[in-house]
Amino acid sequence: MSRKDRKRVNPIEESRKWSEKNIDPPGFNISLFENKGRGVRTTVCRNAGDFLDLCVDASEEDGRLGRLVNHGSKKEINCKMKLIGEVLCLFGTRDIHEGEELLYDYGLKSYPWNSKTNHLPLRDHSVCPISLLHLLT
Ligand SMILES: C[S@@+](CC[C@H](N)C(=O)[O-])C[C@H]1O[C@@H](n2cnc3c(N)ncnc32)[C@H](O)[C@@H]1O
Repeated sequence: MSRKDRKRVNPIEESRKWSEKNIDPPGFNISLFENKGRGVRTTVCRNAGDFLDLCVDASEEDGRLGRLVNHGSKKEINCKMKLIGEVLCLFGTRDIHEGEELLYDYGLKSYPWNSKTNHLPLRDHSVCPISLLHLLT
């Protein structure tokens, strides 16, 4: 479905609806990315401001997709995490193409995977965005 054909829904209402259901909305899949591990792609195009996904607890594997959204920097960023009630939700910050990976800024200044001296395996790059809760707006 093209961007224009989609009925515009209120993103906050949409996020509340899906957090009440406690399941992920449709239209996403998990992909493997080199040096990043798993990540989440949208399978449909999205509008800036759209509610995208829920991330209830990033510290544990809970089967939810929001837990698998990777960090992006600068122009890569296409979504933002916000606290809606007691639930962390992802919203688009720009139009997102079908098949694009969802990426948001975890909010730190440096990351182990960017360090030239870091040779830890992926599983040891334990950056947990939920620890940044106080930074969320
Ligand atoms: C919340 S998890 C995201 C899902 C993770 N890729 C996985 O497969 O479970 C955060 C972890 O993903 C990896 N990660 C996230 N963004 C990354 C990036 N831009 N480059 C490399 N690794 C990244 C790091 O290992 C980080 O500790």
